[in-house]
Amino acid sequence: MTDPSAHLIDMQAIGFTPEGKPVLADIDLRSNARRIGVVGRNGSGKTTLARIMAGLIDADQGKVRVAGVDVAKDRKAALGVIGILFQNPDHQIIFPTVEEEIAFGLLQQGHPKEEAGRIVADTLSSFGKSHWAKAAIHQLSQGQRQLVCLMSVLAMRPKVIILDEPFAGLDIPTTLQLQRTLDAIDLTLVHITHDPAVLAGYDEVLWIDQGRTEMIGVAAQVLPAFQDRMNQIGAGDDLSDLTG
Ligand SMILES: Nc1ncnc2c1ncn2[C@@H]1O[C@H](COP(=O)(O)OP(=O)(O)OP(=O)(O)O)[C@@H](O)[C@H]1O
Repeated sequence: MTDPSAHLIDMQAIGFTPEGKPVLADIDLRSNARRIGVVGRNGSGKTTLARIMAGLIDADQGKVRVAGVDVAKDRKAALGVIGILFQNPDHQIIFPTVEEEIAFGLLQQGHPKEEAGRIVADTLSSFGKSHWAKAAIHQLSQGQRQLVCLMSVLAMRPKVIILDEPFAGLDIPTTLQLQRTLDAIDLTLVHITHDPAVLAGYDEVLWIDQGRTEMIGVAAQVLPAFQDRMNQIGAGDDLSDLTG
């Protein structure tokens, strides 16, 4: 990115309408903030937006660039600029051992095997987890598997990491440990969640509702507004509704 006015994350007028059903409409997210949150209720379109941002799905309308890369079109360059950590590590992991799993993305990026092996060893060592290299993934806890996914993403040296509800299903101590690890990461994080509490200390927040922008701005304004609305809805009974 040589243009000083460019945004690291540059999503403009994003629309996604599979089978004619509008899932996302007219979403803008242009930001150089280091800690970005995306909040919304279940089914509001957060995961779809995350997948579009990572280039895993091509939007039907709009433009997506991350660090200047058209992430849906240039998949190899995309691996070097943006990584995604999914809610369930078992949807991400495909190899039987930790070192094979971390090496996979590096090989996809074009690193020769020996170099990939060195980066895997360095990554594990930087987390104090060198002893995990040969560990069988199926013997790890869910929190440990989530950390393997995070190490796999970080090994690829992206500029942005998307976290899609990474604490779902984790107990409190594991969440706190993973949260601490994430807080220490010196990269841009885009954290997708329905829980405003996990975005304490974040810079900027996009609130989406039924696929549209409800509010975007500094976290200190958007999060209380989101919490108030959720409390209002919670006082009612839209759980009864069968539509949507
Ligand atoms: N390819 C698709 N075809 C049809 N519908 C889709 C498609 N992708 C997403 N949707 C629908 O769009 C809506 C938003 O889904 P999405 O998973 O993005 O929401 P979310 O905010 O992440 O929800 P949750 O918090 O429950 O995970 C859902 O109703 C989903 O079924």
